[in-house]
Amino acid sequence: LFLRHYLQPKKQIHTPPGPKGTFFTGVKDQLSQTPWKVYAQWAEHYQSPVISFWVYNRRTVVLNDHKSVRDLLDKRASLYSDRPKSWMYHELCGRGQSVFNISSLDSRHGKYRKLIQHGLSGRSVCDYHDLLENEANIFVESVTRDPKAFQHHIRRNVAAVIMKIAYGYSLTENNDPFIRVAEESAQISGWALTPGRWIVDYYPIVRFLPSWFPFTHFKRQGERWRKQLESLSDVPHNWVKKQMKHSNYEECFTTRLLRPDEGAEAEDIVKWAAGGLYAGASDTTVSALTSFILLMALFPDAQAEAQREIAEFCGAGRVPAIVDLPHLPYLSALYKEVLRYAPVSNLALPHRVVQDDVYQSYHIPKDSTIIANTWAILHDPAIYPEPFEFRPSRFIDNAPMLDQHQPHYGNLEDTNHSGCSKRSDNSDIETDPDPRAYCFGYGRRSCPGMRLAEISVLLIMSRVLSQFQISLPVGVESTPQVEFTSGITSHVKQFDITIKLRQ
Ligand code: HEM
Repeated sequence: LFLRHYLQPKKQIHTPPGPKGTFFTGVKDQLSQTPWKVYAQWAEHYQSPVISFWVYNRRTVVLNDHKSVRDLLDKRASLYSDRPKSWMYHELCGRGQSVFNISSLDSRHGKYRKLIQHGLSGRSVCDYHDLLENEANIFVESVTRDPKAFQHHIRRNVAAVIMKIAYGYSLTENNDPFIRVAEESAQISGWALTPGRWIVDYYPIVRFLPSWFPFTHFKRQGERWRKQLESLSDVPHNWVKKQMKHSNYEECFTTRLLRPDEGAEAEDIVKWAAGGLYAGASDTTVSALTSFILLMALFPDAQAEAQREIAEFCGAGRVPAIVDLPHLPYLSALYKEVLRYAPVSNLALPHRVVQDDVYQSYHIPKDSTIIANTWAILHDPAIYPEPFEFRPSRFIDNAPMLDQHQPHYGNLEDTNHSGCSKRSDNSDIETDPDPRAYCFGYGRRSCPGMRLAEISVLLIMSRVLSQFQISLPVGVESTPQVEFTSGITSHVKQFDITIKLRQ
């Protein structure tokens, strides 16, 4: 029996196909500035939407189609919702407890999500309507005054909204100290998380070397950043506590949750959760709004159609308000097309699988880093016909929401229409599905700020369309190409545009 067990040929199950790479670095050197395109090409080359390879000593599995992300990241969320460990950032810099990085196996993960989901629920978002509308007025005034600095005005708008929601803090006019603190943290985090930069991320054993040892610069740097990040994240939290002590505070996410009698652990959870709000909202919302403005210069027909709809619904001279948004279906379709055409996060954030798994006869080894290629899904011609055409109308009379991502809008209703067109090949998905089901991530890591993001972005879009005309500068001969920056959040690379008040 023993011999038969070991000698009989076994049915081999392999990891998903993919490039081999070199012994030491794996495929690291083959990843260009646009890895999402490289992954999509590999998927085609190996004729498998699920591919795998090594980056240094890390097994990476990339999911390039809608079915594999649904099957693994959503349906098997209990296995696929962890984050890969960055030894430099999580351990040496002490950020392993942050909302984005905490392990899904840590009981705090569920607690953070519960607090944030409650703080940003449909009902809670209704409480922010006045704030959003006031800030939208300030935004329009700023763009009118200085249209060239539109991106700066977007950043200020997003920061003002989230600082008020998280801490009840009102931004000062320029160079706000809290924003400096938040941006400094984001910058350090970016450096500490740069893939391939820190040897300790790939060979964690080196963390035990003494700090005086050659090539252990990462230890001293990690220690410096840990202290800096710790004191930076304490700044807004301590400010709220001080305001509460003097009974001089505005109700906000932090004040609603802080209970002095509940102890240090409960307070720490509130501090990290509030910190996650700024980190989650800032760059993402800025990216979506910047893409919208740049794309309007490239697609004047879409701009004109949305302006026509707003003028018809709101009448002459009235600017759109939040209550109008559910009545503007073309605007809603335009929002979805911006998110699809220029995804805020081309590769979402990496997940980690916590145990060995088998998918479609492939072995997915425990601890693999799992990357969802959101860009490839949103540009898959099988589900989005002519994916490189910017066509908001594809969402007008098509594609109901996918159930598990059905958002609750407070008093906003989904502006989608009926008339789903099933694909003829009996696939389990209709054409032009709602891109929000992909743009906001997956499983137990999907974005808890989706509703707030949606109302904030739609409101600013509606105001911009009703007040301004966006175009390419006169005399531009060739249409700029839409290119993205690489990084966790993808931004459309800037090109020259003109923003003028409408007559
Ligand atoms: C257009 C705007 C936004 C987009 C496209 C976006 C997208 C995403 C994506 C792709 C993820 C990663 C999901 C994954 O790992 O599978 C994420 C996570 C997250 N987002 Fe957003 N987001 C946006 C706005 C916001 C806002 C406004 C907030 C908060 C106010 C927020 C808070 C978060 C948080 C806290 C996480 C971490 C969730 C976790 O790791 O458990 N996001 N978001």
